[in-house]
Amino acid sequence: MPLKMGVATVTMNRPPVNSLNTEHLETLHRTFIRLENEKCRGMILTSSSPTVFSAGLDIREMYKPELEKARKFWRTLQDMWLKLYSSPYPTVAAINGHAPAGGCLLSLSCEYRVIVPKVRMGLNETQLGIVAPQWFQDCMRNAIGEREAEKALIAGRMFSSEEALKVGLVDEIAQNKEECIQKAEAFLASQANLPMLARKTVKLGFRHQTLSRLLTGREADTKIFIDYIFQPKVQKGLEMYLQSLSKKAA
Ligand SMILES: CC/C=C\CC/C=C/CC(=O)SCCNC(=O)CCNC(=O)[C@H](O)C(C)(C)COP(=O)(O)OP(=O)(O)OC[C@H]1O[C@@H](n2cnc3c(N)ncnc32)[C@H](O)[C@@H]1OP(=O)(O)O
Repeated sequence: MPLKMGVATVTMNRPPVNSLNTEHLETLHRTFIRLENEKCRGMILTSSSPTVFSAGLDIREMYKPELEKARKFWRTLQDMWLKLYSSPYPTVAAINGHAPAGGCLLSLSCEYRVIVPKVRMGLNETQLGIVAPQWFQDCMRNAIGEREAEKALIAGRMFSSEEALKVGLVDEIAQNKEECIQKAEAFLASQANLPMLARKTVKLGFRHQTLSRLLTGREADTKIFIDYIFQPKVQKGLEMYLQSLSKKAA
C-alpha cells in the first residue's frame, strides 16, 4: 500500500480472482482503518490481476460452512464495508477487470469509478440463486437510481464497461489499467483542495441512511444471511455453481 502525497493505492492480491474470504476481508478492513488513522488524503482501490478486479465473495466460505465460521465471515464483510463506505477520505475504484457481486459492491462503495474496456460488472446474485443483501442493493440504487437498480438486481444483470458508463454505474472508461490509475489520480487531485471536514460531512450526510440501515440491523442481517445459505436448495445451487466454475477451468 504505497502512500504518494498522502494518496494510497490499495492493490488486492489474492490470486487467482481476488475472491473475498474472511482473511482477505480482514486485511482490507485493517487497511482502511490504518488509512483513516494515518489521515490519508485519498485512496485508489485496484487489483493485481490483469483480468479480474474481484470475483466477489469467496463462494467456498458459503458452501457447507461451519455455523460460527459463516457468522464470522459475514460480520467481517459488514465491518469492512462499513469502514470503506464511511471513509473520511476520497475513494476511487480503478476497475481493471471483472467485478461481479461483492467485487461490484467494493467498487460501488468508493466515490468514483473508472473501468477498463471489455469487462463486466454488476450484482449478479439472483443468477446464482442467492439474494444481494439490502445494503448491496442500496449501494446500487444510490449509484444508478431506483428504476435501473430494480431492473438490474431482479435480473442479476452484468453490465459491459460501455453499458456501465451509460447507466452511470461507472464515471469513466479508460483504455487500460495505467490510464485507469491516471484518471483515478486526476479525480483525487480534483478533490485535494476541498476543505476535508466539509467534504467528509457532506459525504457522510449522503451515505448516512444506507449506513444506519445496516448499523441498526447488523444482527438481523447476519441472521438473514445464515438462514438463507443454510437452506439445502441454496447449498445445492452453490455446489452446482462451484462445479461450473471449475469445469470451465478444466
Ligand atoms: C440473503 C443473503 C444471502 C446471500 C448473500 C450472498 C452474497 C454474495 C455476494 C457474492 O459476491 S457471491 C460471489 C459471486 N461471484 C461470481 O459469481 C463470480 C464467479 N466467477 C467468475 O465469474 C469468474 O471466475 C471471473 C469472471 C471472476 C473470472 O473468470 P476467469 O478469469 O476465467 O477465472 P475462472 O472462472 O477460471 O476462475 C479461476 C478460479 O477461481 C475460482 N473462483 C472464481 N470465482 C470464485 C468465487 N467467487 N469464489 C470462489 N472461487 C472462485 C474458480 O472456481 C476457479 O477455481 P479453480 O480451482 O477451478 O481454478
